[in-house]
Amino acid sequence: MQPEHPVPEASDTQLGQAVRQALSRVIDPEIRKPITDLDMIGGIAVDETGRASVDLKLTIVGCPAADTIERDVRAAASGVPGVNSVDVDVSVMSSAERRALVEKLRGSAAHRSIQFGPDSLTRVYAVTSGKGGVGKSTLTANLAVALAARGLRVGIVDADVYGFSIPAILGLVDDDGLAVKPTRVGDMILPPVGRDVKVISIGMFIDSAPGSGSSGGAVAWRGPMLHRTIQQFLTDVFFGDLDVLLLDLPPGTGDVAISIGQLLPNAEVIVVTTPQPAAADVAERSGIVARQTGQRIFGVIENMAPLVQADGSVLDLFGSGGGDEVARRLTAGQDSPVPLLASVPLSLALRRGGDAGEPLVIADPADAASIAIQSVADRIATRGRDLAGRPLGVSPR
Ligand SMILES: Nc1ncnc2c1ncn2[C@@H]1O[C@H](COP(=O)(O)OP(=O)(O)OP(=O)(O)O)[C@@H](O)[C@H]1O
Repeated sequence: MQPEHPVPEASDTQLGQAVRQALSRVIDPEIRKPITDLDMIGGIAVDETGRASVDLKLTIVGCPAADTIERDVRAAASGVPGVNSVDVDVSVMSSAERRALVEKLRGSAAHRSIQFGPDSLTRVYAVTSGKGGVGKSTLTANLAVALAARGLRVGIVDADVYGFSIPAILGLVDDDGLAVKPTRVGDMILPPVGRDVKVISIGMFIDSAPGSGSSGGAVAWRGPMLHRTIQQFLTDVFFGDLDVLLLDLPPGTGDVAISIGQLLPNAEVIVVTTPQPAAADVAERSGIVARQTGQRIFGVIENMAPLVQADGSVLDLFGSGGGDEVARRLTAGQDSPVPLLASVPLSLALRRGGDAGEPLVIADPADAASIAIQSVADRIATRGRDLAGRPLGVSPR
């Protein structure tokens, strides 16, 4: 169908170019790049009365960001001096245009490789624990949000088949508690964005919420299937350029550590433990297995540490000292010490924030648990983004 106001090329008019320039500041909320770079703007024309006509091509039918993009296009075009009104002609890319876009962003399917491999400047942290329920997902999500609040581009791969709780903690769930579904553009998957963090989760591909009483098939997951899923996440999900990628891994040792060692050899490991000695034992084992698969241990976070209450008394639910102990044991025989990055106290607010989809580090940055998590974020944020200190992968002659 012909648009009501046929739209010539932008180069036809100076004002049209000014509109295009303004539209280059409109960011696709899912792909997070200027829509002009994504070839989403076709022709632009401005007639003698100052009426601008913009041809907007959405990536897919039913694009969830359509309203936002159209609104932003109108606002940007209206702000150009000389433009009095804006018509937006919305259409959808042809499959050939969509394929060209996907190839532009991720390369052709035949040549697509793992993102964040050895040549990448993205810092990758695999968050592990020996056992479940120690707060690994809660810490991962809050750490990611704290890093994003520091201006870093952050993504999370939630590969915790047994407790894919990252989407809920970041508010990426519907009324039934189901994780939002990612948008697909051709064979490229766009990670939903929660609290400025790009998230892909196994929970987004399973039709039952964690804790709903239905396993959603999660318990049947075995090593090879998990390996393929992580591989697919790292290949087909379009994260764009990230400063930091956090991986929330299933608790335990073995299969997943081997997968991460193969897929992301430059990943560094953060071991989460609770303070009691029994937890410290299993946490130490998960660190040792990660090291055996060639990964470096960045540090240990102790969670659910003693809480100093308002009246000065100490709530010491899980004892104390486990974090220090794990760090000490993982340091043994190493050239450089494995630090205890933080001791995060028990916090009702941290738990409530997780349940409500409002991460504590933004809901209450002054809470003692927030402060501890933010100290880890500061440490990561100041490391920068380069290859210094990384194994170069050069084989000896
Ligand atoms: N410091 C803390 N104080 C109080 N509650 C916490 C704290 N950290 C985590 N929790 C709560 O403990 C529960 C388990 O946390 P979480 O799901 O993050 O653990 P996990 O190690 O990722 O478990 P799994 O691997 O089984 O998913 C959640 O209800 C969470 O809100």
